Amino acid sequence: MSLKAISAKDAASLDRDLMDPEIGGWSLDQLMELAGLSVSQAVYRVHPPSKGKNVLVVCGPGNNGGDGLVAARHLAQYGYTPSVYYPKEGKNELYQRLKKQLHNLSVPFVQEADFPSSLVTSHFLIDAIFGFSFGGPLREPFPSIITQIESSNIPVLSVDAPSSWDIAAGPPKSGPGANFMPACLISLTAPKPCVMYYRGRHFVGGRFLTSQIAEKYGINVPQYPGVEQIIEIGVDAEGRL
Ligand SMILES: NC(=O)C1=CN([C@@H]2O[C@H](COP(=O)(O)OP(=O)(O)OC[C@H]3O[C@@H](n4cnc5c(N)ncnc54)[C@H](O)[C@@H]3O)[C@@H](O)[C@H]2O)[C@@H](O)CC1
Ligand SMILES: [K+]
Repeated sequence: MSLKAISAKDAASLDRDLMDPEIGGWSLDQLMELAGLSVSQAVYRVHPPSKGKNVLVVCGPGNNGGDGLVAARHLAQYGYTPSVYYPKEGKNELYQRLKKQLHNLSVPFVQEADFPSSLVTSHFLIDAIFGFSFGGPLREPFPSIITQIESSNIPVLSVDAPSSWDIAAGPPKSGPGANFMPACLISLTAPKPCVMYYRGRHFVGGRFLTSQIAEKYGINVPQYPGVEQIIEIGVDAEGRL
């Protein structure tokens, strides 16, 4: 399947179009719900509960982290025992509501001191730290968090982009993230240019594009099978999708 990657700038513009009442008419809650649902389906595909139910969801301060909070809720409903590490909470009240929903399901929030041990006791990790708005060198407290994830043996699914990777230029040349190659990646709406450096299982999710918006951004919408919110795609040896 041939899928075009979209730049961080176009991804942000597409997001604005979707939420423009005159264009897409969506709310952020709706998009995040579908994004997080697709993340949870990708986890179920690659790591069903029979492989271990302890899923650690590491969430960043923006909407990528919000996708992680939504995914954690769905995983709890599927019978997993998710826990969430949310070291720098976002300010949007939507995140507080998503947190409340998780508290109501008794999903635990991991404290900083317990993060190293939860990396050992968890069977799978969702990297919902940064997505297409990541830029520049990692700021505290994330260098240590990325280093710990990178050096652990836990299988990782990254949401939209491997956190610490430049959205265009891929993994950093040195320091935290230089050796970060998650086992799985789910691109939301469309792959970002950094996927050309990615080697692993690659899914696309976020099943909400109309043909008008897809055409405006030159995106070919994948043929999602049946009721599924995800589709697995391949990357060839030259990094083409
Ligand atoms: N259209 C779509 O496909 C949708 C995308 N969503 C998600 O939204 C994401 C984009 O969300 P946002 O624009 O909120 O941004 P991100 O969640 O990618 O990150 C922004 C946050 O990261 C911080 N940050 C950026 N660079 C940093 C650095 N070097 N060190 C430390 N902190 C840094 C910023 O201060 C900000 O708080 C996407 O990647 C995707 O996961 C969904 O939630 C909604 C629909
Ligand atoms: K991520």
